[in-house]
Amino acid sequence: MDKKTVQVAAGIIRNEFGQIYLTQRLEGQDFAQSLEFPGGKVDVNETPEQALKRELEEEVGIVALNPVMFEQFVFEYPNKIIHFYFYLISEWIGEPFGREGQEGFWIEQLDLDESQFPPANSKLIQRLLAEMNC
Ligand SMILES: Nc1nc2c([nH]c(=O)n2[C@@H]2O[C@H](COP(=O)(O)OP(=O)(O)OP(=O)(O)O)[C@@H](O)[C@H]2O)c(=O)[nH]1
Ligand SMILES: [Mg+2]
Repeated sequence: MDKKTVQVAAGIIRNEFGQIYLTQRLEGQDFAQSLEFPGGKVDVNETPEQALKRELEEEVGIVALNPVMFEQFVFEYPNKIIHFYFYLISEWIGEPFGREGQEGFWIEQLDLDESQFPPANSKLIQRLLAEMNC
């Protein structure tokens, strides 16, 4: 059977102190308990940026003001292929919180740890860490 391809848009929400807002995936979701950048699947008739804004309102209660494309790539999981669109968000309205009951917290960019994220995130985390080390 052919693997399904889905598009996923997610936000790297970074504050003026260089900290990044992460959430923890809920029980019952794939990669439960992994950390993630808030976001989700792009619906039909939606652009990735529209999906990003919708998902950030739904999941963490913020209105993203100036999403900037940070990285897009395709990652193949055993059961599906995901086209990811990761945006950097440095301006928003509201204070992010786990609006769906999930844990959410700020972390120093340098303290990101790829082993706590789904496998697709590894290269992205390495890039964010490398930014801090130059
Ligand atoms: N949001 C998000 N999803 C990620 C990341 N890394 C990663 O592999 N994923 C995968 O991308 C997919 C995103 O789906 P999601 O579960 O957030 O989608 P969603 O918000 O639309 O949820 P729903 O399907 O329950 O409605 C999942 O398979 C998830 O495991 C990440 O950093 N952020
Ligand atoms: Mg989601």
